[in-house]
Amino acid sequence: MTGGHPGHLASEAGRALALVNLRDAETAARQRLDPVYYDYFAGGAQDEVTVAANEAAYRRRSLLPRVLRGCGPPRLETTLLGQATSMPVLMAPTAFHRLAWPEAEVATARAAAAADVVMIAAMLSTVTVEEIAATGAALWFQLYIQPDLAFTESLVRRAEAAGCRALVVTVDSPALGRNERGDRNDFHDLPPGVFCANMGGAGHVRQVVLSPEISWSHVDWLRGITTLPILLKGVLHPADARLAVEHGVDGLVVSNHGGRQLDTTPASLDRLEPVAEAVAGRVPLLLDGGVRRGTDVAKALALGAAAVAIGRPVLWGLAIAGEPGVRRVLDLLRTELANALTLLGVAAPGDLTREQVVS
Ligand SMILES: Cc1cc2nc3c(=O)[nH]c(=O)nc-3n(C[C@H](O)[C@H](O)[C@H](O)COP(=O)(O)O)c2cc1C
Ligand SMILES: O=C(O)C(=O)c1ccccc1
Repeated sequence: MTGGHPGHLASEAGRALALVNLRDAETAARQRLDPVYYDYFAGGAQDEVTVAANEAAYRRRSLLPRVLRGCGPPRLETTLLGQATSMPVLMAPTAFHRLAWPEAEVATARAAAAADVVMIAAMLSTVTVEEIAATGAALWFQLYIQPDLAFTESLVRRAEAAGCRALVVTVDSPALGRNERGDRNDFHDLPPGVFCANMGGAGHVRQVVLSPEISWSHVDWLRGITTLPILLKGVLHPADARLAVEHGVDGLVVSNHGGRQLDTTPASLDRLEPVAEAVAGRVPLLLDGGVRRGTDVAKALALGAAAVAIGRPVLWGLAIAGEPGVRRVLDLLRTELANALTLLGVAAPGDLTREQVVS
């Protein structure tokens, strides 16, 4: 595997501005990325049935507009767990941004700050959470609870001190999903100079542990050591959603990890309504997986999500042009969402109603 990075410079940022939609961003990123890293970003578990299902679920649903409502231009601003954001779209946590761009998560965070959206910073970032926070971006911190609770607590304290405003605990990863593209490419180690910056300590970088021992008792422990809002990411079963509320969780991310963990799980969009019914409005729901269009965002919101998150599209923007590339991706989605809401006859995301999505 080569650790080199194709030289994309200012002129390429200009070319990125000609991108018309998020699909174009993937195509452009694919042309620029080392194929091994492209496969790491794009890939999913095993047959990638769930990767495909996530996007297909949006195509299966139809939108039903209302007419003559005189709404004027839609306002996209949203508040989530006390956090103001310019639109109901967050950046999902994704590991290893340095594989896409030398400035890594710092470039991503600058784009988040410029666009006024929340970045969910991955625990497995390639620059430290403190460096990410120094950009001024509004951050939530994604955590894999480590069996070493003292170490986990030290990460929580760092996230708090850096100004992260929520913890997003990933609960769909008691083991790593089986990515066969990675196996075929023999991609099992990060190249020299790329490492999990938050996992460093006295001269060594600790391996992340995705442990099948993690249980609700760990959520209770975390609830007891921090006052930050806690979201669980990767909930698909209504019974787990109910348990989460009972355990004092503040929000859920309905997610199958972009199809990268258990293959043949349902499309995340198809799990939104059962989970919404279980939580009955007690906590806000986020949704990720396969969101590629403003119309996708509208469908998720109409079916009960307070907001969505995007994973791969951010990486595509980053791989194309660093910060301006990510800004471009966010601008495209914002423009599409505003257009979709206008055409749907609603004044704001919260005005979408269930019956505006039909099968
Ligand atoms: C390259 C890559 C790395 C990821 N790393 C993490 C991670 O470290 N922690 C996590 O909770 N989710 C991780 N995810 C999952 C995303 O947070 C999110 O659930 C998923 O990407 C959403 O689907 P989408 O890419 O179709 O938008 C990763 C996803 C990708 C594509
Ligand atoms: O690639 C991923 O989706 C992910 O979440 C992860 C988990 C452990 C190590 C590296 C990435």
